[in-house]
Amino acid sequence: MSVRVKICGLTQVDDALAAARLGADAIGLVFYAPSPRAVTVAQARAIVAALPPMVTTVGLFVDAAATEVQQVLGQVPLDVLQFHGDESADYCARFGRPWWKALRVRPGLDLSAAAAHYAAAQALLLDAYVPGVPGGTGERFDWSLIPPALPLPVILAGGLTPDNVRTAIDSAAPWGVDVSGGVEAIDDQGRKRPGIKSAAAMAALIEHVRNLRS
Ligand SMILES: O=C(O)c1ccccc1NCC(=O)[C@H](O)[C@H](O)COP(=O)(O)O
Repeated sequence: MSVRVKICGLTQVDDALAAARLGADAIGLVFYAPSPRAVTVAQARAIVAALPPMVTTVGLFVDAAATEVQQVLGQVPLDVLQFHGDESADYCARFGRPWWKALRVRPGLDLSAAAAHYAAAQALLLDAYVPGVPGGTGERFDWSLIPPALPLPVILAGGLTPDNVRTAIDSAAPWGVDVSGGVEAIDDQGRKRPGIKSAAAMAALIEHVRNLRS
């Protein structure tokens, strides 16, 4: 099994280069102004321009106006769009890019029905449900809520860390994992620094996943 790794919520060129060198398959850039990990178009352009080949660039949006997404796409060469709000399947498909639909998982959500609804997605990104917070919560969800045979590849997100990623993969058998807060740097007071990554944490997480690869 070869589980892919996406490091999300990058804001710094150096962190993106470190993620790529450490073996990340994809990086995520948050185009959602209220997020503490939001990037400007200028930051995003600098990050994408600095990346080596074969690292997928993913742009995240939350119920953005289509014109906003198009403006970003006109300036930043993103490979994939990731939609974290209540976007319809038609909306997600209108940009001519592969897209992933993020779903915030909680009891009662019919993931099989959601997969059918978003059948044109390249993947479903399954994240934790926290009321009022569209993503980047650092919270896990109950992985046993994922049905065993969804028709779309699953990217597992939500509260993943170097310490729990192997258990998560064993439990959910995802196509890939998406990690943000679990690899963030910590300041002198022991607080996370949103948008700033720890190279050591990224290395540990990727190493744990790579050790599962054969
Ligand atoms: O990261 C954010 O601040 C964010 C804000 C709004 C929508 C999505 C956001 N992040 C999306 C991601 O793909 C995160 O990697 C995912 O939610 C997991 O985050 P974490 O639990 O911190 O690993």
